[in-house]
Amino acid sequence: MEAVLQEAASVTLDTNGASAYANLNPTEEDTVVPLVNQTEDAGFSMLPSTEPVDMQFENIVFTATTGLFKKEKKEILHKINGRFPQGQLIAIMGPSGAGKSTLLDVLSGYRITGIEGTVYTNGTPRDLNAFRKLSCYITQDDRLQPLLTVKENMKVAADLKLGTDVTQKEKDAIIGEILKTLGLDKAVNTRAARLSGGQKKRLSIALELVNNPQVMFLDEPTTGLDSSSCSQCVKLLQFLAHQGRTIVCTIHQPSASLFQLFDQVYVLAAGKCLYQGSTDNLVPFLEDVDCPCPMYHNPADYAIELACGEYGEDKIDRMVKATDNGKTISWLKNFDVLPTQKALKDKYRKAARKTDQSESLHATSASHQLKILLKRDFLKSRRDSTLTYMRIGVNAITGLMLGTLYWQAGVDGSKVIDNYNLLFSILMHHMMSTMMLTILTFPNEMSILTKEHFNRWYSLKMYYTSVTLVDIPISIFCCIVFTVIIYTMTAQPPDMERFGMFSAISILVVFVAQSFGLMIGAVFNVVNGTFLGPTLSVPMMMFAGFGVSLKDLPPYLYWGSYISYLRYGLEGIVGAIYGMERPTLDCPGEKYCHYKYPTKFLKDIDIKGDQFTNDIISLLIILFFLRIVAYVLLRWKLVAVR
Ligand SMILES: Nc1ncnc2c1ncn2[C@@H]1O[C@H](COP(=O)(O)OP(=O)(O)OP(=O)(O)O)[C@@H](O)[C@H]1O
Repeated sequence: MEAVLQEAASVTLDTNGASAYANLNPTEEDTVVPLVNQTEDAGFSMLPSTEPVDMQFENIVFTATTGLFKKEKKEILHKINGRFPQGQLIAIMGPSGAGKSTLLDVLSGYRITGIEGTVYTNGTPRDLNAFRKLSCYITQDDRLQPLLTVKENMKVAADLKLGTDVTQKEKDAIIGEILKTLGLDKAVNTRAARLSGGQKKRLSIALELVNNPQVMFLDEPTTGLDSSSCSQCVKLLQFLAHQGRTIVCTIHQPSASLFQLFDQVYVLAAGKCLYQGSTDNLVPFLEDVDCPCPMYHNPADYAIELACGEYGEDKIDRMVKATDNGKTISWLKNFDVLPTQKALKDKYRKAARKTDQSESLHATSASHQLKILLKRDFLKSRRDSTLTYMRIGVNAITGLMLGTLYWQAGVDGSKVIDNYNLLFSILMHHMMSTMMLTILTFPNEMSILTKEHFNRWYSLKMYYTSVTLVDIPISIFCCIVFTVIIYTMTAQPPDMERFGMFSAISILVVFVAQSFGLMIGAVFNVVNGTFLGPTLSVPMMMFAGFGVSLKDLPPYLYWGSYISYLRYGLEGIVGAIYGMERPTLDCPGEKYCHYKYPTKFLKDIDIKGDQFTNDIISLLIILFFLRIVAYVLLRWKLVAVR
């Protein structure tokens, strides 16, 4: 085992982190010990990080801007400083609202606005893009694909985060190695949704470990875990840190034993640094500032109590002064003194040059990302069979209900108005069922997208293309099922051309409504989206020419009819049924047949029956426009949350 580790230490890490694992070929003697059985000298064959990153930050101020119209500024971090040495597990501790998550967001590069001050990596100002290639961020909530198994989740991560030059065999070796090390090898075939809290957390870490990041940020990794899972999780982080990584996590109130597992601790109170140093030095520091920790008291608890102001605000001021708001590094332990500035600069330049060589933030090409994302999305929709069957079922049942209600109305001259109502109802069905489905499901995807996109799994363009493409087959299938049922039951003209036109308009309305839902779902949460979607659809209905015919619209409102996709849908679908010189209609059992001539009906509702091509073009333009707007909004949202 020792030999393997020695060999490992000599392996140079490539930009994808692949080679660090590439030589892995564990023999029986090298058998890795699962996390649960870890001991000091238990041999982990996972290889150490080889390009350690020392972090330092100076005079960090973070100002949040709140309020939509009247902008208010609130300073959350007040000129704090600190030093996070490589190869150490660092806890950011403090009471609720102290600014722990904010500091983590700033240091990880997740927050990019409202920040002043400088973050250094290995002594030189951080280049955010280069830094993002070396680091990862693991959120407090485990944003995993619930329908995919542990192995499938890992395979997607490996396919996206390791370069295409890494072979499948090497990827499998890396995955196997990480899962074994993290004690997940017994759960490889378990879906992420069915994992325990601790396993989910370990899977979140495993996914990001695939490309061997040098710096890891974890927001409250122990939240929601029982004490044994907590200590397993922190021991794992300690092990990973001692391989040379810089691991920073926020933590609420650790028990004494958990606290001891951290190498360094950074205590915050109301955006100021109270202490920065090793866990062992906390008690001597408290004595030094004349706030001695009572005997048998957990120093972590006592530090939090002090930070909460339970023993007086003067003590907080004293501690901030003693640490010079994080500038003092004399309480840190076991960290290397930074090499000289020149050496650092050379090293940094070299690293930057290496990073510059690969222009993209992502490890794989756009087409490869799309291939993997499509594979994942198809697998997800296959697994989510309830939703797929529900979609087909809803279309079939609604088709049967409307078909029964408007039985044979399409061929009957005395039921032309009924049939017109039916055509509008069909458009309503397509609009509401697709739009609401997207509004309800997309916000859930947003949280996973935010995490994976920030951790550079793929570009937003490829994600969006995959989301767009993957739904096409099922949407068309559902629409065709509905159309066949309704068309035959209501006896619309038995003419393939008319059926084709009817179906084409229906499918386009489905896709436009889906884009409309995507636009709303990208920006708003489920509650706001559910309110906004139908509300914004009302003007679309108003301007469709149903109820109030277009010729009766006041001139100053006529513009509305140009932007209402339902107007083009209605015009196209009515044209398909009553246009193209449809022969006269019979009114069985009636003496007087008002709409014997379809042209008379078209004239009465002010719809020309020959606008099909225009309607298709207009719907296509609206479709592309909404898709682009939805993409722009999604991009904006990803930046705005930061
Ligand atoms: N974008 C923002 N706009 C307004 N206030 C903000 C924003 N971000 C953070 N805050 C405020 O800054 C303070 C610190 O927030 P932060 O989430 O960093 O605290 P925390 O120490 O992580 O708390 P907890 O342990 O409860 O998660 C809080 O009072 C929070 O309300």
